Amino acid sequence: MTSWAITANGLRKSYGDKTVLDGIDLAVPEGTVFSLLGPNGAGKTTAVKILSTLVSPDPASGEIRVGGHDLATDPRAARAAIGVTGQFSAVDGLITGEENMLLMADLHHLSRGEGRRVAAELLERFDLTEAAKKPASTYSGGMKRRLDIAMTLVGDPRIIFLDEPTTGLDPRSRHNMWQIIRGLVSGGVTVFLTTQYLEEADQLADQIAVLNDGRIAAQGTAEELKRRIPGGHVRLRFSDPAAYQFAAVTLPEAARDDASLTLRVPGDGSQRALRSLLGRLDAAGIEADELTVHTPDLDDVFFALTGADPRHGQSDPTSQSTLPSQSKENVR
Ligand SMILES: Nc1ncnc2c1ncn2[C@@H]1O[C@H](COP(=O)(O)OP(=O)(O)OP(=O)(O)O)[C@@H](O)[C@H]1O
Repeated sequence: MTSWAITANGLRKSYGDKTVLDGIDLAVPEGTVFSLLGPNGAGKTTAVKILSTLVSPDPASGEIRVGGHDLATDPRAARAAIGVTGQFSAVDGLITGEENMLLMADLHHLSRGEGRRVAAELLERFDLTEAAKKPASTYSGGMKRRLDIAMTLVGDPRIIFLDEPTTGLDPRSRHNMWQIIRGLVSGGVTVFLTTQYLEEADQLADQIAVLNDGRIAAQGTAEELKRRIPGGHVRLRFSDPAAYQFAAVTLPEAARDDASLTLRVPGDGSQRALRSLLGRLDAAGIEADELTVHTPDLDDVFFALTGADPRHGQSDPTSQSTLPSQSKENVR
């Protein structure tokens, strides 16, 4: 039986006459990464704030449970099970990294000795030991995020909300953060991750929900979402014009490119579709010089579902990752 870290039924939130969340359902199994993906202003942070008890949902919402606790009746117990790091970090720049950690230890009522031990351990784990005695204001963006997560872990939460944890980070820091998140999950923690970055959700999430206009436009694994939208195909390239012609006749559904002797056979990129195509080629004795499987990437999915083309209108000029990610081309 699945144990759920988070469940929400009909989650609603309006500000004045603006509906931000229009009845969304969420179910996040323990020990997994769930990614809420959406364009700017879609309501991701609002969802995190509600689930982490910082903001009340509208009364018309259904039951919301976090860490097994009903938010309406036992928000305190839910709060004890979670850690939250937001887009606006809790790090105090005027004091050192170590002092920030010790402050968190105090907030969690750890003894002095225990607080020091936990702080040292986490600073080490997040590669901040060397910088521990320096004011946090001198840290790079990546270091501040790492400190922020380390501070969240002082209370040993089983569920962590990471609200756009890599926004504004350079690619190296972003990859470091991904490693940290994977490490948390392998330790059994559940991660609820919001991101605008398709590649991030693709890399980390077991389940992705695409939020658009206050509703979940689609949900599934990255692969399931990619398979749902058109654009998948197999490309067959030939060097022999006669073989190309024969293949074109054998596969009438294929789009032809006579100049490059290439056929594009539409398909969903699934193993079954590929097996069927290979069977047809084998039966006809056709041997392509090159066979390439193209599955749509999350950029395609996002565009199809939200109408917002992530290739345009980047919200974060320091980031590259909403630019088109490489199509998944598997050359065999
Ligand atoms: N306290 C508030 N009062 C009024 N409107 C709000 C409030 N908080 C959020 N909103 C509005 O709700 C909408 C969703 O905001 P939210 O911050 O949840 O979006 P988001 O998906 O996290 O966006 P981003 O990626 O830009 O952080 C926005 O239109 C925002 O202006």
